[in-house]
Amino acid sequence: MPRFAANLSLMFNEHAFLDRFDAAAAAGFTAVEFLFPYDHRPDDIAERLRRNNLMQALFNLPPGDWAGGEKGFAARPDKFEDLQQSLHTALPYVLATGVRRVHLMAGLADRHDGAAALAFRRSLAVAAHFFAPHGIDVLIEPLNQRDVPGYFLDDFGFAHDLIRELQIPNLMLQFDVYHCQILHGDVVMRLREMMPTIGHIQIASVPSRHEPDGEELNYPFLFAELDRLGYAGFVGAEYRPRGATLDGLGWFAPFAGARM
Ligand SMILES: O=C(O)[C@@H](O)C(=O)CO
Ligand SMILES: [Mg+2]
Repeated sequence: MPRFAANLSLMFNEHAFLDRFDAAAAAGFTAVEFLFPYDHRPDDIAERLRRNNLMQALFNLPPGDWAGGEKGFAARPDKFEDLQQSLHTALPYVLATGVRRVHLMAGLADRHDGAAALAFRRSLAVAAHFFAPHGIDVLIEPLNQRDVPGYFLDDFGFAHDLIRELQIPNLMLQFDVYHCQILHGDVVMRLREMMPTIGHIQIASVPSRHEPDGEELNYPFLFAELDRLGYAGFVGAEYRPRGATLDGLGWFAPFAGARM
């Protein structure tokens, strides 16, 4: 049975951010993820996790000026100092929450530009090296160009091949099923092929990015496939609820409250 994590950046937006931890636990989730914790103190987040007996599955390293459109720095040769600083900014949150994996965003750049490609490789090595002593995996996630135009990392095959080529033990793939279906389709065959490099999975309906309960993808089949493949990581529910978050949790009912 997959281990689901509620994504608190998208779900439970009826509540203030810190109160979303309580709401997710009350709804039966045993783990959470979110994009960015940096507007809050690490101790305050750790306290919500502890109080609710929740595991922190994942969060993203600082992306730069998110409101201004920035999407990380890893493939930006001009932003290497920001990238280095972002690792230090994230570390107290990593330690306080006990998270075992962080998402390193690539940024807006052309994947076929030599300088960007070189910067990306260097950033992956630097970030992985920085977090290795803490037992933390660094994840890279391909994003589709409809949602994030101009994003450097927009190809699952490229990401998977790069991870295998670099052979950095704590560098893994963040496999967001929503992005994969939009970019390439053939999701199950890609899961089977890429499973050895996958460190985290995320889900949503396609094309709406609402609850994972219909539209293009057959999620009950996909969840069973993850079990068949022996996937033991988390599955982040990274979707925008159609209405009230609790009203859309029908897909989660068979799994609520299961502690593994
Ligand atoms: O899929 C997404 O959008 C997220 O997982 C993310 O980290 C970047 O926005
Ligand atoms: Mg995602």
